[in-house]
Amino acid sequence: MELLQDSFGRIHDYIRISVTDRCNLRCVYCMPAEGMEFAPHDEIMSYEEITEVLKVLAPMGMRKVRLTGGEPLVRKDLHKLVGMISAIDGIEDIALTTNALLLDKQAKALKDAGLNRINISLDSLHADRFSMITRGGDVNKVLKGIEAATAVGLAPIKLNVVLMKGINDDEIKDFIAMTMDQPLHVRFIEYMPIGHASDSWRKSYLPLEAVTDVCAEAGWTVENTEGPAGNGPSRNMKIAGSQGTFGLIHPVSDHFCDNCNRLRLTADGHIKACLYWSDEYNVRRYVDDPDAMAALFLKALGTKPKNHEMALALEKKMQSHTPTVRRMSQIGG
Ligand SMILES: Nc1nc2c(ncn2[C@@H]2O[C@H](COP(=O)(O)OP(=O)(O)OP(=O)(O)O)[C@@H](O)[C@H]2O)c(=O)[nH]1
Ligand SMILES: C[S@@+](CC[C@H](N)C(=O)[O-])C[C@H]1O[C@@H](n2cnc3c(N)ncnc32)[C@H](O)[C@@H]1O
Ligand code: SF4
Ligand code: SF4
Repeated sequence: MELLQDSFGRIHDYIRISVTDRCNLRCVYCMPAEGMEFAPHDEIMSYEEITEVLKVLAPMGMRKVRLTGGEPLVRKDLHKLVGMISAIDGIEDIALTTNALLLDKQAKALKDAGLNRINISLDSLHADRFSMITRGGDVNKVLKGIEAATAVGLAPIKLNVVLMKGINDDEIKDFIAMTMDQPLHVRFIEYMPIGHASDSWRKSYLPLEAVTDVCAEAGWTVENTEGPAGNGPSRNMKIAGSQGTFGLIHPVSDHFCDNCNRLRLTADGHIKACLYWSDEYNVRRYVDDPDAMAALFLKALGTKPKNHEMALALEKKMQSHTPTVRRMSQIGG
């Protein structure tokens, strides 16, 4: 069976699957306040279809699956999908990216079904600010979700913090302080110009040097470290003697594309070979034809760009509201 390799020789063993485009939040950097036109249910991949796709990909070298969204935990019985994926030969790692609002009640079922890792988005520790950024979210529910996931053995948890100038940059120190006595891995993420009018993005964009500046001001000794398992795009550091680590994810200002090993599948069944590329291929047509599906994945990989230098061109498309450019909630990050 042919390996999932692109035209630059990069082997792809990791797929990010969006299980829904719906979400129970409306984060300012991700969705418009009024929500979006969500795909009708019959356009969304069923758990059986997702499983069929992975059965085709596993013999081609797919090893890691990350479930994302929209908010994956709003999809009914997500633990059942986790169980179905964990039964596929060759899949070694199943992870979830979530806002954790509904995690408290689902953590145990997910862990029991075979979930290995969890990444949680949390942009502020202050209740009023969290509510403002997410347009109505309750930070206490997220904190409960983190506790529940830790209690069932899903630690170490990665926390994703999108840094926004003048909005949450004064909390960098508090987030890093959390890593000192908890096995948490905080990753500060650069705000990405995706699915956005570029003006609002530019106003809030903050280069991640802000994080190293805060450490220097605090007089902390920072060490480079390997970081936790599944250490994807982040550069990792820790304060000497601390339990956790923190990392920087620079999708905009850095290129971690040289070692890219990721494919994406949208909730409505489109392969996206790159987060920052608008080409898409519909796999649903081939759910009953494994050879055609395998060929489609190889075709998508054949057109994968070397990196996202096209980001600027894409931004121009966004200014003219080209409908093929999806929002983060539709791609899954
Ligand atoms: N440009 C770019 N950004 C990515 C890529 N993968 C993840 N990101 C961004 O990195 C941030 C964190 O993503 P997560 O969903 O937590 O996953 P991750 O850190 O890549 O996953 P693991 O390495 O498996 O833990 C999100 O804002 C993603 O959009 C990628 O391939 N390219
Ligand atoms: C689209 S969300 C989907 C999963 C889940 N709803 C959550 O928020 O974790 C996946 C990741 O994308 C990140 N994200 C969304 N829009 C972003 C943007 N414009 N810039 C940087 N990261 C973004 C979120 O912070 C989150 O960590
Ligand atoms: S970042 Fe996640 S939680 Fe926030 S609106 Fe987007 S999909 Fe929903
Ligand atoms: S921008 Fe595209 S090529 Fe670069 S790491 Fe992300 S998905 Fe891979």
